[in-house]
Parts: sequence; structure tokens; C-alpha cells
Amino acid sequence: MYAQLVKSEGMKSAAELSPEERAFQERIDRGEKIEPKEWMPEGYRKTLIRQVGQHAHSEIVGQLPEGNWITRAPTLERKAILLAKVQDEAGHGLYLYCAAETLGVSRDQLLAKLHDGSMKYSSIFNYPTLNWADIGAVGWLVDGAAIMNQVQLQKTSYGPYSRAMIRICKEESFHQRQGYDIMMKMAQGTAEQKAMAQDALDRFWYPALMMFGPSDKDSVHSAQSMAWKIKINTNDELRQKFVDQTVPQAEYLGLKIPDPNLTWNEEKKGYDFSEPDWSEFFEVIAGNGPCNKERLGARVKAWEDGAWFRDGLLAHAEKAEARRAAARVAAE
Ligand SMILES: CC(C)(COP(=O)(O)OP(=O)(O)OC[C@H]1O[C@@H](n2cnc3c(N)ncnc32)[C@H](O)[C@@H]1OP(=O)(O)O)[C@@H](O)C(=O)NCCC(=O)NCCSC(=O)Cc1ccccc1
Repeated sequence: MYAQLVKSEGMKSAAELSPEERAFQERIDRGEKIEPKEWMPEGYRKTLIRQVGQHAHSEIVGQLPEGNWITRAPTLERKAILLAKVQDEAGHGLYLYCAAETLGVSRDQLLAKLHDGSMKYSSIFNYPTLNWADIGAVGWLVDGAAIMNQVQLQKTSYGPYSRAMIRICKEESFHQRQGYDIMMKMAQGTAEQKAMAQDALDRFWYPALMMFGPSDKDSVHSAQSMAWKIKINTNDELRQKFVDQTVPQAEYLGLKIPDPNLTWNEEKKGYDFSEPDWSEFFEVIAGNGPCNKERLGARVKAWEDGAWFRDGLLAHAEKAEARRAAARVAAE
């Protein structure tokens, strides 16, 4: 199995693997889960820290575009739903930071890398949410794309990551349903509301397709990550599945996918569709998207504003420890 995979940069051939690495690869090939204290190649650990850490950062930064609309939700019910959804994303982030911590990196270290720009988060959260229809489009398309990826990641080889995905997927499917419900209301509303829904779809379609990462030929990590079953599918496979799932949903809403080349291909039993503008994608992940500075600025400010609270917690823990130490001495 390993020998058949196309090599990615820096990836060893089957013959180059050490005996430990070969035994590790055999465990992966048998479908065994790898648990925190077990031996793993350094590259496996590093790749997981990168992916799980970026995933956690995406959940945390991902609160910002929707959080922006909590105070402006059109009804009390919509507000309560959106509030719950955004809180769920915070929970996913914390859950994923815990999974990353089992690999020997602290949450503070990961956050420092997010804040200095050396770790990424999903490109999608660098686009603005301009009106209420965008909140529908985010739930429908962004959570829809996130689940398409995460359902597969439930089968990932690292135990803590795979278990985190099971819980997260349950919540993400509620998120996607609430987004689709907003789109339904708008698409069935006044002509103006339907136009807003179409406009939101027009703006979010290609950024949602970019969430799956660059096309397979430009994906530097896929081959090694798939050999280690950190990733289960290629970026293009998941993008295709997402398009095939989403087109009928758009048709049901009476909305048009903004792609003149979208056609059903009977032979592959899937849609042919236009690629996103990859130069835009690479600009966004290099920090030059419409909202990168605003998003990162908001996270750095939240970290700095929380300094007094972290200091307080630390001072309290130190006092409590000093009291325990004094009690131990007195008891001796
Ligand atoms: C598929 C991929 C994202 C990328 O495949 P890989 O094998 O890792 O990389 P590949 O070689 O193909 O790419 C080369 C370079 O390009 C980077 N890059 C690629 N794509 C992106 C991108 N879209 N954005 C930014 N950067 C991207 C990639 O890191 C690498 O750069 P590096 O070398 O690190 O500097 C994978 O990491 C994965 O499945 N992650 C887990 C899922 C996950 O993180 N989900 C997040 C959304 S969760 C959510 O949204 C929930 C929610 C909903 C609503 C509201 C709030 C929250």
C-alpha cells in the first residue's frame, strides 16, 4: 500500500523506512489508532500538530464572521441559535487544542504561532460577512464544506483527533442545517431577500471551494499525510463530493451556482465545475485577503486583553500551592 503512493516532498520510499518506521506504517495500514504515549515518527507528530493546530485556530477565528451578527440577528430565535452555534465553534477549538496538546505542544505555544502569523487558519474566515444572508451562506456552505472534510477525518489514524471529530461532526451538522434554513427563508421571501441570498451564494461559492486546499497537483502534504492516514481523501476528491452534494441543494432553493461551466458528467457521475482562482487563494493564505489583518488583529487584542485574567489565575494557583506546601510542612 505504502509503496504504491506517489511520493511527496521529503517523503521516504518504503525501502528507506527504519524498522520502527516500518512497524509504525504497518500499524497504520492495519487501521490501528495511534495513541498519545506511543512511539511515532517525528514527521507524523509534526504534521499532526500543524493540521490539528490549524484546525483549532480555524474554529476560533471562525467565530468572528458570525459573531459579528449576533447583535443584529433578525429575531430572538435566530439570535439564540446563532449564539449557540458560535459557542459550539469555541468549544471545537478548545477540544482540538487539547488533542494537539497530547502531542507535546502547549495551547500557549500554538496561540503564539497563530498570533505571529507562522501558523495558518482556514482561508474562508478572511472574507467579510456583509449582511444576514451571509450568515445563511456561511452555515450552509462553510459548515457544509467543513463537515465534508471532518466526516472523513473521524477515520484519521491519531486517536484523540479522530474522537474529537466524532463529537464535532454532530454539532457541525446542526450548524449546516441552521444555515440552510436561513437560506430557505430568504429564498422564499421577497424578491429583495431572494436577491440577497443569491448574492451571498455568489460571493461565498468559490471561497468555500478553496477550503479543501489547493488542487492535488499543488498539495505538498497530501501524499505523506494520506500514507499516515492523517488525511483520508485528497483535496480534489472532497471538493468534488462537496459540489455534487451542494448543487441539488441550490436547485431546491431556486438559486444559481455562479459557474457557467457547471455541467453534469454522466461518465464520472459527478459535476464538472470551474476551479477557483488559485492566485486569490495563495494571496489569502499569505495574509493578503480582504479581512486577514482585521481577523488576526481581533485575536491578538483578545489575547492581550485577557492578560490580567491569566495573571490572576496564575497568582491564585501559586498562592494555593504555597498554602498546600505550608500545610504539608506543618503535618510532618
Ligand atoms: C485539507 C487541509 C485544509 C489542507 O491539506 P494539507 O495536506 O494540510 O495541505 P496542502 O498540502 O493541501 O496545502 C498546502 C498549504 O496550504 C495550506 N492550506 C491548504 N488549504 C488551506 C485553506 N483552506 N486555508 C488556509 N491554508 C490552507 C496548508 O496548510 C499548507 O500550508 P502549510 O504547509 O501548513 O504552511 C487539511 O489541513 C485538513 O484537512 N485540515 C483539517 C480540517 C480543517 O482545518 N478545517 C478548517 C475549517 S473548520 C471550520 O471551518 C469549522 C467552522 C465553520 C464555520 C464557522 C466556524 C468554524
